[in-house]
Amino acid sequence: MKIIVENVEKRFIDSRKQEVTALKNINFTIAEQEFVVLVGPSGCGKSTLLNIVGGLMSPSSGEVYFGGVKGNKEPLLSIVFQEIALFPWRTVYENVVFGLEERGASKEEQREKGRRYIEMVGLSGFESAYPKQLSGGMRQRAGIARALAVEPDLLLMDEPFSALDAQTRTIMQEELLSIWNRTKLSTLYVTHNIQEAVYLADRVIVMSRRPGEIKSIIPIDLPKTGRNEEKYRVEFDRYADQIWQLIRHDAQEALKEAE
Ligand SMILES: Nc1ncnc2c1ncn2[C@@H]1O[C@H](COP(=O)(O)OP(=O)(O)OP(=O)(O)O)[C@@H](O)[C@H]1O
Repeated sequence: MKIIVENVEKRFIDSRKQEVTALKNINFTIAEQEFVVLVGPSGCGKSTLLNIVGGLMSPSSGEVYFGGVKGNKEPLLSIVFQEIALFPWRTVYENVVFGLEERGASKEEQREKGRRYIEMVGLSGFESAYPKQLSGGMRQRAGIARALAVEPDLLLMDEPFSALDAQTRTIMQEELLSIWNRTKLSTLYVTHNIQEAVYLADRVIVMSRRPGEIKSIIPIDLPKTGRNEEKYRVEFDRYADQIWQLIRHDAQEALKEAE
């Protein structure tokens, strides 16, 4: 589904009762079957923007249009967070079909889609396991299967792999791409990690901080599979460097503030 974000602005009142503009002049689209990554330094408003697109928060002004028109049908959205909240008392299968159950899908549809998406994320054989019996990577897989199982119009992912160790994270990125190649869902993905952005995105939206504005939108003109192969190394690094140059100053400022 096509998504249009138009003139979105978000203001908060901080603890000192001061108004803070977290987002300003945010305009972009996500095309049908497009993977868009939001990248920027800490505090630039990435999560706020994802929450607004996901309907968890309303903008102070501006609009988000689904299907390209205002008031189009209620979109079906799935969100995957850094810490996936699986229900501890439900098995992997029961977690994955949760959204389908909520939507009143028949048992047969639940079985069919549950099996399909559990297989897609590589968890076949773990259907009856409980979350506490799984590794962090496996829990994320189960959460992704749950998000996919309802076959949403838009998939929103907020740093889904940042709590994982580096190796698991690399594997999950590869698997996410292979899943995406099969589902081709419009996706909005938030990360701090520039390499991850270049690896996954059709387009990278680079944000600046205070107020969070769009600095640049960079189409990644590399094939969607095998981007990490040696033959693309130079171009890959060129994109990563271009993005780093755009956020470098803001990232240093964010670091100073955190100290
Ligand atoms: N509920 C809130 N009340 C007040 N200020 C808020 C609130 N939520 C976010 N902010 C402020 O808005 C700005 C953007 O926050 P947000 O969490 O969206 O940034 P981010 O880019 O996702 O950060 P990070 O990468 O560190 O997660 C920050 O300055 C933050 O302090």
